[in-house]
Amino acid sequence: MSIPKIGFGTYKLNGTSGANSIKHAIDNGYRLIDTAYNYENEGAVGQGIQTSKVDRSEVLVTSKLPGRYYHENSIETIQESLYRSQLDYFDLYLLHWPNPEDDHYVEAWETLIEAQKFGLVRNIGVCNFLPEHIDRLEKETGVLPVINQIELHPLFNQKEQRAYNESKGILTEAWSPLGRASSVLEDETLQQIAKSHNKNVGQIILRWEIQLGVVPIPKSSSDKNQLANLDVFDFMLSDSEMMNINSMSRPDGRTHDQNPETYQEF
Ligand SMILES: NC(=O)C1=CN([C@@H]2O[C@H](COP(=O)(O)OP(=O)(O)OC[C@H]3O[C@@H](n4cnc5c(N)ncnc54)[C@H](OP(=O)(O)O)[C@@H]3O)[C@@H](O)[C@H]2O)C=CC1
Ligand SMILES: O=C(O)C(=O)[C@@H](O)[C@H](O)C(=O)CO
Repeated sequence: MSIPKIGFGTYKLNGTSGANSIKHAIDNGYRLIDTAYNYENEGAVGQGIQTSKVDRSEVLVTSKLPGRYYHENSIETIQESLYRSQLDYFDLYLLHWPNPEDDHYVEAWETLIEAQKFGLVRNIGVCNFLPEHIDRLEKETGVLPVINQIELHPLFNQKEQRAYNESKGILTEAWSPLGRASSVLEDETLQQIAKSHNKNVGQIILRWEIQLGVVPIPKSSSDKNQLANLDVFDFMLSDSEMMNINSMSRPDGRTHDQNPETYQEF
């Protein structure tokens, strides 16, 4: 699968205003759109694509299977996602969380393998999977995900998980790549780097992620931020700037308390 270097997150973009933001994102240049069954906005994504100036075939659309459908009629869940989004297929469909306590993610993965055979989805992957979860998928089904979408930003840079993904040929996507616009945007080191490149802190963070070999999927409701977040391909961070940003990560740096070792989301 060939994939853009940056995508567009849609969590919290719902209804007519959400559909308008998604339409603008596509017209502004985004070609990778990230949604999920649980965001309840697959309809807004479909509407955004239909009203944009871009043909559906030029846009990669990702959605995700929620934990509550890991063991029954999941194919129908994917079909419902497609009906809502008015699409014939998803380019990428992911398991949203491993939900290890529930322990149904291998069955759910088998369903995604089926859905791919039926042509409902072109590529399949996971989110928030730790090495032990992916090892089990490989062992029990022989099929590896193409993507692992994980929380990743300067305060939580996922060095080990990135290395594991790479060792398996799995692309890492970064969710909440701007740390959900938290205090990270006020960080002094990042502000200094931003000033020296005549960019804003958001652009520095996205550029850092791209140079790490990760695909960030920032969400923005505004044209201004959507355009700024795409304007990250005319400069490079130096090795020492990369190292400075790498050193900001800390074990408790997650935006919310969502450790996939124990976190359950249905
Ligand atoms: N698989 C998973 O488990 C998860 C997946 N995701 C996916 O990742 C996507 C992105 O993550 P998300 O949690 O939305 O958070 P982000 O890190 O993308 O941050 C979004 C926030 O940043 C603001 N923002 C955007 N651009 C800029 C900028 N250049 N400067 C300053 N502020 C900016 C936005 O405001 P404004 O809208 O006003 O521009 C919004 O408040 C989600 O939308 C979703 O698609 C997210 C969480 C979990
Ligand atoms: O947004 C997503 O994809 C999620 O998985 C949610 O858990 C989100 O991270 C959240 O914060 C819900 O409270």
